[in-house]
Amino acid sequence: MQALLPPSPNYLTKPALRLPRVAPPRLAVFKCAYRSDSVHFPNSVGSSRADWQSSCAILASNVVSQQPQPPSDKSRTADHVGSVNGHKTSVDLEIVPMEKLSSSSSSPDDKSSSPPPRALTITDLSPAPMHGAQLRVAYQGVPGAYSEAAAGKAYPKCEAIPCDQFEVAFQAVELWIADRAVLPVENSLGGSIHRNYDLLLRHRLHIVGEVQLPVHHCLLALPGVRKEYLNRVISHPQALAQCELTLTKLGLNVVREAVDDTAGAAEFVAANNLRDTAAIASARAAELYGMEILENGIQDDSSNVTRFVMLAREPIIPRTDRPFKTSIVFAHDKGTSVLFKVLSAFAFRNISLTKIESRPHRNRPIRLVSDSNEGTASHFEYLFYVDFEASMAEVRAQNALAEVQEFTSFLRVLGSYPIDMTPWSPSRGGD
Ligand SMILES: O=C(O)C(=O)C[C@]1(C(=O)O)C=C[C@@H](O)C=C1
Repeated sequence: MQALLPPSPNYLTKPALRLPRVAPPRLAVFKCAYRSDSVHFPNSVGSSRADWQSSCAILASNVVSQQPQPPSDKSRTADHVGSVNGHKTSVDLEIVPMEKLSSSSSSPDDKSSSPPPRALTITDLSPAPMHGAQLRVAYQGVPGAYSEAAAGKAYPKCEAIPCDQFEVAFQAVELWIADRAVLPVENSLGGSIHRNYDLLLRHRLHIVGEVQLPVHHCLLALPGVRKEYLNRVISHPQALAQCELTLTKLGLNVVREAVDDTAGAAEFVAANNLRDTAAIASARAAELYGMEILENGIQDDSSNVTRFVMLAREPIIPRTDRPFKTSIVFAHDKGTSVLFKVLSAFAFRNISLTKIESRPHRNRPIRLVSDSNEGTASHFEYLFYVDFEASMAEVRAQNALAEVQEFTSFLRVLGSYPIDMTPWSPSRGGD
């Protein structure tokens, strides 16, 4: 679904931003991890960070040739046209100095009346990072977005840094502007956030943790607006999907439009004084942007949970003293035919899988199969993302991956990290 927004103020109609040629700093650890031509899979991972980095980050024997390359400037431009809160970004958006970002952006729990920080855009990625005591955590969206709440859950005292695109959050960490990124990967009602799966592969960050956040949606409108006045509801596509049945039950058979984040939708309605438009967003967004809550808890199921992953420049050392999960991505020259063999490596070791996702293999999306009698058929090629419940410090996980490696042409460990075990109850108001 594309954003179809109303007549825009001037700053929204300027040319879309081109991504600058920013090369992330080449860290020694990355070179070491990705250059290994053959894999020496250890029987056990040593306790040092170096051991872990070199043995776990990449397991493929032909990684260098198989790795999807960073896109050219041209393709990046097509792929990542910038937008702020669902609007196209303009090239001359003012650059916010980091000092300003640091002082105005606060912990997600801080509800003080100071204006919320503007979302970091791609043009903000050039300033040198400020190094403070607080952990700086990049998230996509503007203050009041669920991703900001997830950043606060993952790192309670962090400085949350809003970014206008997922891509910017990845780059913020790569360029040392942020220490971590917290990004949604799947929702219990809406399913996977595919963009982030693709970006996980394209970038070299490591998954170092996960948080599950109960998501409680509200229908927000300007003060005094009643449901009968509405002819449009805007929000993040995931939020629209999570509330579809409830909107219909409420008699809101009005146009739905997708924007970049939920809080950005609320901000947009408020900034443009749209009295015929409602936003689906959090109660905190209502508070921040002066909106009224017309309906509380409009998600189609009260157990509406989004899973976020935390990303860092370096992996954490996997442990066995608490439940860990490991995320991998792999591909095979023979496509889906080997999937059963690959997955049996986990089944035989009693390792549970918690998630399987497939995405188009963008470097080689189609395989032609020639047969002189039947003609030429084409198969789509996929990358498979699998999460399994074991730590890379466990021998059974190492053996499973050694076996997986035999069946795959490309294999990368995205991270081995503690499972979010925090108990949660169906969503409450005010989340
Ligand atoms: O728009 C937001 O508030 C977000 O944080 C993004 C996002 C998502 O991408 O799924 C996060 C949680 C909810 O599932 C809805 C939207």
